[in-house]
Amino acid sequence: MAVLGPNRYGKAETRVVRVTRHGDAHRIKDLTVSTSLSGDMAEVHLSGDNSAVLPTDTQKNTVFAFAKKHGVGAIEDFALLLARHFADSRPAIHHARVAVDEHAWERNGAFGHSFVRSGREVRTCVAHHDGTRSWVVSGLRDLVVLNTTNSEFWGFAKDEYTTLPETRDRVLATAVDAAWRHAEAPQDWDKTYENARGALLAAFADTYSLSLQQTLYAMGTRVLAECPGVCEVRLSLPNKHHFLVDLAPFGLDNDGEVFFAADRPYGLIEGTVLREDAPAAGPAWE
Ligand SMILES: O=c1[nH]c(=O)c2[nH]c(=O)[nH]c2[nH]1
Repeated sequence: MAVLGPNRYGKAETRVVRVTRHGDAHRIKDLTVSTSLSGDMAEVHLSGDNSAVLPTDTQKNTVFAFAKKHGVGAIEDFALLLARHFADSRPAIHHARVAVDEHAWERNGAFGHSFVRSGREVRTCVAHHDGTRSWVVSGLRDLVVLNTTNSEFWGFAKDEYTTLPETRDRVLATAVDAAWRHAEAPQDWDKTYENARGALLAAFADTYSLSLQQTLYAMGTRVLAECPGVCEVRLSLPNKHHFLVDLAPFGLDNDGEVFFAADRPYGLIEGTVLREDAPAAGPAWE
């Protein structure tokens, strides 16, 4: 005998670009928006009665219409606006999850209308609304950083399969994937984002690292110190290995100058840093 378990549905990865025109100086917001609704959806699965289903096509249209009607400021505000709209739209819909990624563009020279896609990280957020309460997680991914020194890795456990040499000086590189949960909504989402990003970068640069795990903890701790409304930080850090190339066959020494940047396999270091008194996460990470 089968029973229906948890379920949700929505439109994934609607690509929307909102242009704002102030005379010749234009602004663009380039987003990928994913909506996901849940609630009283048993009948659609069990008997094919679609009366409770707000089509995913309608969800996509709402994203475009809201971009026009309300404009797009901080992605967290846009995500909350949509989540509240969907959760309040129909009695059968009890919960909305809206995820927004922002792709950064910079001005191309002095032209007000020309842009170049920025090499910056992708800014992310996920907002949930259940008709009464909201939860927001902000974050970023693909923030690629590298230290040419101040990183060691030694003293690790060894068994018959261990070949890794201990090192007192290595390149440390990673592509930061970070998300931080807000205990309360800040006044200014953009400012909090820049503070968190700055904290991650500063801690990566100024931590003398004995492992990427230690660096991860320092980065999470720094975000909590710099962003008072943030109660939990989750980090996923691929260890982008840089192997010293053996140049001896060519009669050359290699004093930390030439590296092979391997792309896979990579170590993957993941962890959470949270305030001791962090409130319960509820559905924030779902
Ligand atoms: O910072 C590191 N942590 C590890 O757990 C690990 N494992 C490994 O092979 N290299 C590294 N580096």
